[in-house]
Amino acid sequence: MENDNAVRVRGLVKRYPDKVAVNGVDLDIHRGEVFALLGPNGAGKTTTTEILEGYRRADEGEVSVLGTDPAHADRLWRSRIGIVLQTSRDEAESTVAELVSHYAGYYPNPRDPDEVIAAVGLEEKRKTRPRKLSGGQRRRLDVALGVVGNPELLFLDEPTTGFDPEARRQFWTLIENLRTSGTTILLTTHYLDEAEHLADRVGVIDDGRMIEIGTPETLGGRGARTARVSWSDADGQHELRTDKPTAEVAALMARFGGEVPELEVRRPSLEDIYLELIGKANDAKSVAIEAGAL
Ligand SMILES: Nc1ncnc2c1ncn2[C@@H]1O[C@H](COP(=O)(O)OP(=O)(O)OP(=O)(O)O)[C@@H](O)[C@H]1O
Repeated sequence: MENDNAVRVRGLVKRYPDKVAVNGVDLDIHRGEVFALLGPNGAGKTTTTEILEGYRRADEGEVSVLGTDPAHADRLWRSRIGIVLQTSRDEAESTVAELVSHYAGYYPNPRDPDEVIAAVGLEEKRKTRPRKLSGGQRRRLDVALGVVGNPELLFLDEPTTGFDPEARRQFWTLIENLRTSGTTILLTTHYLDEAEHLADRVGVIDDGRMIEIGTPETLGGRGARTARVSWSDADGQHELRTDKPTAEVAALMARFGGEVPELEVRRPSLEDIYLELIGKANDAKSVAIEAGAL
């Protein structure tokens, strides 16, 4: 049955011969949200995503994507999802415009190919063959092919790997526009700033387990963390932790009579929190192994 969740997963388990890749994952992705799946290499992100896409079978658990179990999905269901893979497709002899139009033809309700090409910033490359595109331009083409079918749910696997900073910003705008148009997006990324910028919620997965799910602002109690105020003077660098950084800055300004040398106010970044969560999970694992529990 369809409900407010584009994705609903309970107790998902996937075993490979020598590895439990996904070990009891629960996950809800609401319609219209951008959800980022974070985790170290080998954590189980791709395996989870591929099960949601219908490319792998779960060993245990319940999986519902757009109201259907992907293991038994049909063509119509497939036309409602879009996938942007890590490895690009290679249709060497078609141009960008031909490829995007060709893909549009597979779907019952596609977007206008010209609008899609413009949206990914490839207008000048319409007549170019994919092998002559740069790495970043190739990724844009991958995104164009993933969205031309007008998907309700878009899977983006490490979409900006290899992008220069400007291309990454442009890509973020593209994703924001898709979100505004109502597309639900599942993003996997190793870039924490990307998750912070784009995601409504993030899930941190490690060793096949979902450690925590939250908004980028509150994950790991981030919102409640104290700020660090640092500055320098003739004695060197100083840093203090405080719940009232504004008052500290005002006091420093008064002390220095204006400009405070090398003043910086920092709250823990999403990356700080992420590394802490992964570190804690690894510590817990070591304790369990020592105790003979694993
Ligand atoms: N086809 C397979 N056969 C056997 N083991 C596999 C297979 N695919 C993945 N694995 C293992 O399952 C675990 C999870 O892999 P997965 O690709 O899901 O991780 P990931 O989080 O996507 O990693 P990355 O960030 O490196 O892409 C890893 O230990 C991996 O070696």
